[in-house]
Amino acid sequence: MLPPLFCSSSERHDHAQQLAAHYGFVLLDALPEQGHALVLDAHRLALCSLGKGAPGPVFVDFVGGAADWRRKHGGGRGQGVAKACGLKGGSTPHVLDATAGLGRDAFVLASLGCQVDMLERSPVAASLLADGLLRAQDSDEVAAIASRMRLHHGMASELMQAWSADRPEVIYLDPMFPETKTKSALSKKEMQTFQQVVGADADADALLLPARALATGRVVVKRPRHAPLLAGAKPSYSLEGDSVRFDIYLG
Ligand SMILES: C[S@@+](CC[C@H](N)C(=O)[O-])C[C@H]1O[C@@H](n2cnc3c(N)ncnc32)[C@H](O)[C@@H]1O
Repeated sequence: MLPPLFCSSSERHDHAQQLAAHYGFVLLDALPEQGHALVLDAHRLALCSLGKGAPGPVFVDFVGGAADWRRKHGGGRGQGVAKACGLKGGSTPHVLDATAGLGRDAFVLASLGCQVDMLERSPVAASLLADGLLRAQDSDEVAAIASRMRLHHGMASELMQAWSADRPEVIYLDPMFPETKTKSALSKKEMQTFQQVVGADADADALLLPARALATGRVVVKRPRHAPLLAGAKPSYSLEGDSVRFDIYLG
C-alpha cells in the first residue's frame, strides 16, 4: 500500500498537490502518529517512519552525505559496480539501470561519466529519486552529473520492450533480494523502512530476458554474494565483493 503524503511547508503545497496527482499519493492535512508517510518540507521529500523510536527518514541526497564521500574517495573506476559495467578500460558506456531504487549505483556510474537511464516502478522510490535529482540540479558541484541521469517511472520489462531511443550498451539490474533477513542486509534501519514500503522484487527473474534482448553489450546483475543466479541463468563471469556479487552476461 502506498504511504500518504504530508506537506509541512505552506510554501510547497502546490508541489505536494502535483506529487499526489502524479504518483497517486493521498495528501493528508495532518501527520499520522504511526506507520509510514512521505513528508515534503521546505527542502526535500522524505519517506518517514512514524512513532516512538522510529528510524530516521529516507531521502535521496546526491550532493552531500554518502554520495559525496563516495564520489570523492570511493575508488572511482575501481569500484565493483564500475568494473562490472566495463568502465575499467576507460570507456563510459550508456547504461540503463532497470531497478533504480534510490539511485546510488546510478549516481556512481553517472559521476564516472556514463549517461544513465533509470527505470523505477515504485511511486515512492521514483518520487524520492525525482526530488533528489531536482536538488542535485541546483548544486554547482553535481549538476553536470545529474544532467546525465534520466528517470523513467514505470515497469522495467514494459519500458525495455517498448524502448525506442538509442539502445544502451549496459543494462544494470539490482532487484531487492527476497530473503533480506541477513544481518548485513538489514544493518541500516533506514533501509528497512525502504524495504518495508517498496517490498521485495519476487518477480525479478522476468527482467533478464528483455534486458539481454535490449543491451548491445552486457547485462550486469547485482546479487547478495551467496544468492542464487537470477532466473537460474549462468553468467559469462562473476565479480565477487565482500557481501555482493556481480553476474555479467555478455552478448
Ligand atoms: C534494491 S533496489 C535498487 C537499489 C539501487 N541499485 C541503488 O543503488 O539505490 C531495487 C529497486 O528496483 C525496483 N524494481 C524492481 N523491479 C522492478 C521492475 N520490474 N521495474 C521497475 N523497477 C523495479 C524496486 O522498486 C526497487 O526500488
